[in-house]
Formats: sequence, structure tokens, C-alpha cells
Amino acid sequence: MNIVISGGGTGGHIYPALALIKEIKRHEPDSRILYIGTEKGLEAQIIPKEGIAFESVYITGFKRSLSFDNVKTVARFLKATRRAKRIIHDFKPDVVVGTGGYVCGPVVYAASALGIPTLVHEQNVIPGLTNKFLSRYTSRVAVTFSGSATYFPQGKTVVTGNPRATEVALADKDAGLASLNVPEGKRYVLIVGGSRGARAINEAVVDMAASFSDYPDYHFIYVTGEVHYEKTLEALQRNGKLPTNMTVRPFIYNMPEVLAGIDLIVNRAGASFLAEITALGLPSILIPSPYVTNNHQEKNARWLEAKGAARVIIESELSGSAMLAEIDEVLKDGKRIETMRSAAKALGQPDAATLVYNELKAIARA
Ligand SMILES: CC(=O)N[C@H]1[C@@H](OP(=O)(O)OP(=O)(O)OC[C@H]2O[C@@H](n3ccc(=O)[nH]c3=O)[C@H](O)[C@@H]2O)O[C@H](CO)[C@@H](O)[C@@H]1O
Repeated sequence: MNIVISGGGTGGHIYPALALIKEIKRHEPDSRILYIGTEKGLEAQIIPKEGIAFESVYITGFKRSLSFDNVKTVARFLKATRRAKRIIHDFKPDVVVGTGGYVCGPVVYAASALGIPTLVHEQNVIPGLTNKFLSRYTSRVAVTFSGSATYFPQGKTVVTGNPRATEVALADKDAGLASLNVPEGKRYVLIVGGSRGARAINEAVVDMAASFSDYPDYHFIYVTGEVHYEKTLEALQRNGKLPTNMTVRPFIYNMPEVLAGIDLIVNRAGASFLAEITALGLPSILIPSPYVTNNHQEKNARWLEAKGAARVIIESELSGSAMLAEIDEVLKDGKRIETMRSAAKALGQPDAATLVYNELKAIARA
């Protein structure tokens, strides 16, 4: 099966695409894959690193409010669609897939105009604008949560889960910790602010890092986000020497393996991360981003909290000490952590990638 796949802007749209590519390759090692993204999105760094062919189109997102920029965006959309049509025509895929983010708009639209079967994958409970628009033209819509099926046309919408869940469930847990060079025999806490890092979480960590050494049984793995790395490291060092039970990284490229080895995650509440956490049955402390459409991260987080899988701290109530107290409260209570683990696991969908692959087989040109 030859596939063009598009998704981008942030990791939450790119990693499900990568997980799906891995699943396709697992079944069909000879399949040809082409990824279409934008030069500005994280995909331009991540995809070529994975050895996958990458082409780009130029496109920006629509503003939800009335704005002259939207006129320019329409012009860019038309131009990007023409370019996507040329790329797709030359590559001759059997199916075209979009995993969200505005770059999918021209790519999936171009494919359906060319009569090529298409599928979009939606990671969130509340769908993004691009997927909603595209769902009118696609052959299939694959959703992560049954609750979002109501936003899409009936008859072509299927509940599959997020393909990244499968990748994480198959990950080697010892390899992740070994790659970070962390000491053995600790309780491992990963602190991360989604795929791009989060200023509020970084401030809380800078504020509390000096106290990490009061918890020698814990090892803190802290991901700042690529663009925040230098400044955050400087701020940490300004507060004194880095504690020895702390590892700081700008980004982690082998996240599935790292997630498989840790005991607790402190994070935003992006949908792909949540699919990973639940596939593994990993307890979490979630600080939803208040800066997203329809406050959807808080809805994601409250869903896990209601099932007993996660604790939630609202950003306005976040401080270094609140975060550290919550981490310690979860980790020191063996019974609580077990309950959180099984509650998270019950929500996991580890066969998601296979379900999406089966849909692709069903619609692909013979
Ligand atoms: C601010 C914003 O608009 N956020 C959205 C974005 O989040 P964001 O891009 O942060 O996405 P998620 O938190 O859902 O997922 C991040 C992905 O990046 C990976 N990762 C992250 C950090 C790292 O160092 N290494 C790494 O590999 C994670 O394993 C995961 O697969 O897309 C998600 C959905 O798709 C949405 O739910 C989020 O609301």
C-alpha cells in the first residue's frame, strides 16, 4: 500500500501519523510513504529524522474571529491545494491520510478532488476545524473517543483510538531509562509540557527544583520544550546547582520507551499524550493548557480524573510547591498509585493502530 500522510504543527498531530506509518510497515514492509507537512511545523524536524520522505506546502491556520488574514489564508489554501495535487499525482498513493493540524486541509482536500480514498484521524474529544471541514469529503473519519463521532457524518465515522497507543504499548521500558543515563532503582517522575513545552510548568519547576534533593528516592526527568531549553536551564542554574536527582532535556525523541519506564507523569493534557498514558496504565498529574480551543484540554483531563486515573491542577492554581506536594502525595501512597494505574489502563486502547490500518485496507485503491 502506498500512502501519503499529512499532519502537523505540533507533536499531538505528528506522532499518531508516525505510529500509523510504523503499523503499516509492520504489515507491509515494502509500502512507500510520503509525508506532507509545513516547513515551520515540528514535523519538518521530526519526520526526516525518522528517514521518511518529506515534502512541504505553505499554509497558515484560519482565525476563528473575523480577520483580513482569513482572505490571505484562502489564497494560500488554494495555492497549497494546487501544489499538493501535483505531489499526490506524481506519487500515486493508494490512500491519503490526515492526522490533524491545518496542513492536512489542502493535502486531504486535493486527494479527494483527485478521487483518491482518504481518511482523517481525530485525536481530541472536540474535533479541530480542519478535520470537521475535511470530513465532508473524506472516505472515512477515525476518531479516538466515541463521544466525538457526533461531530462527523454518520456512516463513515469509526471509533479506533489513537495509533500512538499501540506504539507505546509495544515499547521497551528498559531502553528508555537507559538512554537517559538515569541511576537505577528509583521512582521516576517525568515532567513535560506537551510537545512544545509549557511556560507555566517550566516556571513551577524552576521554582521547586532546589527542593528535589529532599526526595532522594525519586528521580525527576524534566523536558523543557525545545524553544525554552536555554532560558530554563539558565534560570535553574541561577537558583543554585542542579540537583543530582534531576535530568533535564529539551525534547525526548524516544518518548514511548521513556514513558514505558517511568512511575508518574506530570504534563499538559494533550490528546496524544493521554492515549499513551492510558495505553500503559500510567498515573498522571495533569495541568491542562487554558490556551486551546474550547478549553478542550481541561475536558480531556477531567475525563481521566473522573475515572480516578489522574489528578488535575488548574494552571491558575499551579505553583512549584503545589506540584511537588502532589507528586509526593501520589508516589508515597502505594494503594493510591495502584488504583490510578488500573483506572488509567482501563481507558487504554492499545489496538488502535491496527484498527486504523484495517480501515485503510478497506478503502485503499486495489
Ligand atoms: C497547545 C495545543 O494546541 N495543544 C494540542 C496539541 O498538543 P501537543 O502537540 O502538545 O500534543 P500531545 O500532548 O497530545 O502529544 C504530544 C506528543 O509528542 C510526543 N512528545 C512530546 C514531548 C517530547 O519530548 N517528546 C515526544 O515525543 C508525545 O509522546 C506525544 O505523542 O495537540 C493535541 C492533539 O492532538 C491537543 O490535544 C492539544 O491540545
